[in-house]
Amino acid sequence: MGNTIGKMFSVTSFGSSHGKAVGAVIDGCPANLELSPEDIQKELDKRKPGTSGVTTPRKEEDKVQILSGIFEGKTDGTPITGIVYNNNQHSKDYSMFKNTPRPSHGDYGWMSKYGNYDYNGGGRGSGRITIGHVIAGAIAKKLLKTKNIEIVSQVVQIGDIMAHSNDFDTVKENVEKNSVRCGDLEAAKAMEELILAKKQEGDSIGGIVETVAVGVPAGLGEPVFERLDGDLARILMNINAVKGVEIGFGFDVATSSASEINDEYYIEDNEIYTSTNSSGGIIGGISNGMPIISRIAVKPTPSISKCQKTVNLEKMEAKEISIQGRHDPCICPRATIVAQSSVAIVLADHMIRSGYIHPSNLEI
Ligand SMILES: Cc1cc2nc3c(=O)[nH]c(=O)nc-3n(C[C@H](O)[C@H](O)[C@H](O)COP(=O)(O)O)c2cc1C
Repeated sequence: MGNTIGKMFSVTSFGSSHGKAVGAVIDGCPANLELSPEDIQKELDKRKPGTSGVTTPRKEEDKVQILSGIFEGKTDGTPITGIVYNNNQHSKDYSMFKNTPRPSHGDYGWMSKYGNYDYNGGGRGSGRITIGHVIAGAIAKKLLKTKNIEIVSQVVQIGDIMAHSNDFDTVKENVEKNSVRCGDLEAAKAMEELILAKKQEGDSIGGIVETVAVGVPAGLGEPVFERLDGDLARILMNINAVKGVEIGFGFDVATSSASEINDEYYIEDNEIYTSTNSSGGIIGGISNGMPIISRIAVKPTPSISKCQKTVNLEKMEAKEISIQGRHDPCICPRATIVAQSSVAIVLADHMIRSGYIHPSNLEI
């Protein structure tokens, strides 16, 4: 239960960190979308571990195989299964978590609820399960591109260091040029230094990832319970380690007056526009044609080597742990592609639901 999202473009995630494989089954992608494993691989490469000092040293190739849903290089309207086999498991690093839950990781909750919990690598609570999001997101993004919708995500804050670049094309170019995946190259350097300093201390650090989607038509979203902002918040909040979601001005609305942030209308060439975008492209739960802007607050990686207090559940006694093994000193850089994929999944679903994309055949 709880592993499927989306109504017409639906994604079912499967697998665990140290099991055989992870991946996703994507149902509802219309036929005739050109799709190759390379389309998905280039997205997965942005998420894969071991690529720089700011990510976990776990070395995984994360090579995707497509098991179904493609015929002669195009989708055929049947479920698409993307799978990545796990190769670099170090299960010995995790045996102690069987009885000793890591502070602020999922171990204790999973153990208490299910009893039978694959604690190796955090099992299904591992960041590795977001490979399924990225596989589905790569397909969603290709589908959206046929309607000229593009999405970019960047790290906009690590600790108290903030990025100051929000031009879509600049951000798109710059995120590929630094390991933090920040659109502001100067801020990226300071962010990288801060992450490496935290890693050196045996600690980790949190941050904020922003996602902007451009070219989204007006009219996506179905109030009351399937508002576009509601669906975005749901998928983004379901990403591990996310503790907050904002759309547009987000929590800053609390300190604003309406006269400062209302998006005023104007007419140009007989079309209606707003002069600002405090609403992040969604008003009344429905897209208004402006860029869709969302942000997620990502907590510091819970597994750290600094000494922390926990308990031994078997002996029912206090214990101290220093977590070894391979962990991201900051989750944000790799979460950028997960956030982007999640936004793409919701937009693809709503584009089909609103009739902008034919549900069974892209050529109609
Ligand atoms: C891309 C990604 C990578 C992650 N890497 C790690 C990691 O290396 N070590 C760790 O302890 N948690 C990592 N996490 C976070 C845990 O999966 C998450 O904090 C844990 O399941 C507890 O869930 P919660 O933080 O949502 O409450 C990662 C999460 C994501 C999305």
